[in-house]
Amino acid sequence: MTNEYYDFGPYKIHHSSVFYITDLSFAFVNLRPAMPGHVLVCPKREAKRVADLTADEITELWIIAQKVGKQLESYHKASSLRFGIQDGPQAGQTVPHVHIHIIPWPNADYAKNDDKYDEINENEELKQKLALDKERKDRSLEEMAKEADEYRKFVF
Ligand SMILES: Nc1ncnc2c1ncn2[C@@H]1O[C@H](COP(=O)(O)OP(=O)(O)OP(=O)(O)OC[C@H]2O[C@@H](n3cnc4c(N)ncnc43)[C@H](O)[C@@H]2O)[C@@H](O)[C@H]1O
Repeated sequence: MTNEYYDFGPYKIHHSSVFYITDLSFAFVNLRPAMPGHVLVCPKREAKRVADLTADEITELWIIAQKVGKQLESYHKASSLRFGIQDGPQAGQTVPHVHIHIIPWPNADYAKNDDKYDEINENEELKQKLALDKERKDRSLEEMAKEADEYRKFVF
């Protein structure tokens, strides 16, 4: 980690994408968000698996996830949150550096539904809203910086 970049596995996260920093962790916007507001929280130390984290690191990570999640849910006018960790490649982890996904989930009608992906796929209007059919492309540094600037105004 330098002042300009934060390490996220093999990637360098530019400081303009980072919107919240503590002693042991940082929160940053996603290169390819699955939905609006999909962000990541990560320990500063490059630990690959949850089991590699110290008690202090895991405590701080979840405290930040709680805080960021609450504020992003409100900002994105969402009604639920999804917190996720893919812990190891067989569980879908593509970046070998522990991170919590935080995804604001927008529709209360779907909160209790276990088959929500299927329902969303059948609901054209909601699908458009969540942009599920849109290809997830890498965003520009400028677009990510703009999103992080917004979050810095209220995440503290
Ligand atoms: N240079 C960079 N700067 C910023 N972000 C960067 C990056 N390089 C990679 N990422 C970002 O790092 C994450 C790696 O996640 P990962 O190692 O856990 O593996 P991925 O399979 O890449 O993760 P995702 O598909 O982004 O997300 C997985 C989680 O989101 C949920 N999810 C995925 N698609 C969803 C959808 N359409 N709706 C709701 N939830 C969804 C899943 O349930 C799961 O919990 C990705 O979000 C990637 O965009």
